[in-house]
Amino acid sequence: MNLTSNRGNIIKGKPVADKISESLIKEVDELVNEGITPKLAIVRAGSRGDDLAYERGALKRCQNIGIDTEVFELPEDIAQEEYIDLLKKINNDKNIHGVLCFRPLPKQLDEKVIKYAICPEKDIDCFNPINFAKVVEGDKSGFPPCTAQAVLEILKFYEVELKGKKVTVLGRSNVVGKPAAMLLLAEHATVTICHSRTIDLPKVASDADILVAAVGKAKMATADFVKEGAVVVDVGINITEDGNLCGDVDTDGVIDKVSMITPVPAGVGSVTTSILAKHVVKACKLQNNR
Ligand SMILES: Nc1nc(=O)c2c([nH]1)NC[C@@H]1CN(c3ccc(C(=O)N[C@@H](CCC(=O)O)C(=O)O)cc3)C=[N+]21
Repeated sequence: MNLTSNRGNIIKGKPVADKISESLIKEVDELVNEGITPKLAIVRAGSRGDDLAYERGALKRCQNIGIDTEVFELPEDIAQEEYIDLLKKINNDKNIHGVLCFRPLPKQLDEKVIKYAICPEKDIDCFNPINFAKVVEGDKSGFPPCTAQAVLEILKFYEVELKGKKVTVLGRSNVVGKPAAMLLLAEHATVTICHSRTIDLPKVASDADILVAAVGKAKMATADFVKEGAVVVDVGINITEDGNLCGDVDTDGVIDKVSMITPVPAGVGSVTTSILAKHVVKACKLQNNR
């Protein structure tokens, strides 16, 4: 019997984000010297806790890199025409290179209509179906959702082999689960996507070498979801009753089983904001023929 405790490594987002930021600072510096300052617009209707957490992180990251930002704060009950008018204004503003619309949208707004109103060139978080299609096709000229891309950047940074490995993604949202599965597939992983209707979720999840949790249910992935030695990426950003952040994985419950696990906070979220910044710079360069 092995009596030595075998706690998994907590793999943080910061070194991954720092590496991305470092090269972006240089790129932005060069653009600014040519008289171009990349700019991000954030569109927020209402004040959901997870939106505000993202906004805080994004503004800090952009400021640190030298990217301009503007937050368009709208009432939660904003009319659809007004929301679309704002997107049109942003589309036509030459000084804005990227736009992030927080999702989910308030219920009176029809995502099926609004997603077309944002021009694909400024759609840095993959809202427009053009960019979503590019993710599925493996066309790198678009913008995958920042959070889905962050999952891959973390795995790459910590040298987790994906080729041929069994990866289970918990969650099938358009902003994380589904696109993350496509990006993992492009890296030659064998991908299973699970959701609320999956029969015997713990069994399917615990078959995976790498588990990506993106359901938005606090601590729902318990020890029975995890194979011995698995790598776990916790994408969940849940706001607890006392206002703190907590992931989709019961970290304390699985830590003795996993080989590596990302924490919440200080895990995927911090990488997401650096990918967001990277996408703004990419969009800015494309719009200025650089
Ligand atoms: N279109 C869209 N795309 C999203 O990706 C999206 C969204 N809408 N709506 C809201 C959720 C939430 N989300 C977060 C991302 C980073 C942090 C983040 O930077 N977190 C820091 C802490 C930030 C703080 O608390 O100050 C961390 O985990 O260390 C948080 C939350 C992305 N989401």
